[in-house]
Amino acid sequence: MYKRRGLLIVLSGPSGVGKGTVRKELFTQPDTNYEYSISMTTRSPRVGEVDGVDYFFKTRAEFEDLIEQGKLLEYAEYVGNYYGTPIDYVDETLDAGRDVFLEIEVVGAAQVRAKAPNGLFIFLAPPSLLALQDRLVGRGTECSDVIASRIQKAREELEMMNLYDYVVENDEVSKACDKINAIVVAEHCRRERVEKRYLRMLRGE
Ligand SMILES: Nc1ncnc2c1ncn2[C@@H]1O[C@H](COP(=O)(O)OP(=O)(O)OP(=O)(O)O)[C@@H](O)[C@H]1O
Ligand SMILES: Nc1nc2c(ncn2[C@@H]2O[C@H](COP(=O)(O)O)[C@@H](O)[C@H]2O)c(=O)[nH]1
Repeated sequence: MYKRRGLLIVLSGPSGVGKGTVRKELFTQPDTNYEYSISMTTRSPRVGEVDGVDYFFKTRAEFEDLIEQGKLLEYAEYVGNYYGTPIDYVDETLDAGRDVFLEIEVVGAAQVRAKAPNGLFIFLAPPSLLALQDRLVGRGTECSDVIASRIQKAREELEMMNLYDYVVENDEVSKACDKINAIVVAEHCRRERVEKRYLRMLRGE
């Protein structure tokens, strides 16, 4: 019997654009139906971050073991730290028919695209580089050197936005959430139509 797999939704974009803010807002909405994949990182926890909630915090040796063992769907080294997505959680959740939401940078997103071209790839863009810098400074979680490195990375990352299925500008969080919800609903409708046609074909109709 045919069982529908969940949809893999990848939200990417530069650090500070608001991916986490938008994702948390999406997850408070009653009609959304995603599971968030918690990433692994070798970065130190920020004040208030909790292991197993915000990230699974790992040493470099532990992370490199996970890479060796093939336990990551994707990973990247970003401004001096590793970040990666545990593959088992994603596979099991998709197999159970649930949608999975990844919030990752662009190098990792490209790896996911290569392995799971059926995913839905959304790039969250800032209104401007200046707004991005203001958001990173305003968040107050990184020192000025790290902010400068992240802004430098952002210049490269913004050049990759045309590789995505959709680009959503995060000018206002609620508007960005509405657009992402609309994209996900439209993608589900498209997939349902394709599946129905495929099932009719299998039945020889
Ligand atoms: N639409 C918006 N307008 C103004 N400020 C915003 C908006 N969205 C997010 N912010 C603020 O920008 C800062 C960065 O947001 P957030 O931490 O969600 O970014 P991020 O893309 O998840 O960053 P990272 O990739 O580093 O985890 C936060 O202080 C957040 O409150
Ligand atoms: N390739 C991956 N990138 C990830 C993952 N989890 C988070 N990230 C991205 O890393 C940067 C920095 O994050 P921060 O928490 O230190 O600000 C940011 O763009 C995140 O989206 C992951 O599993 N894989």
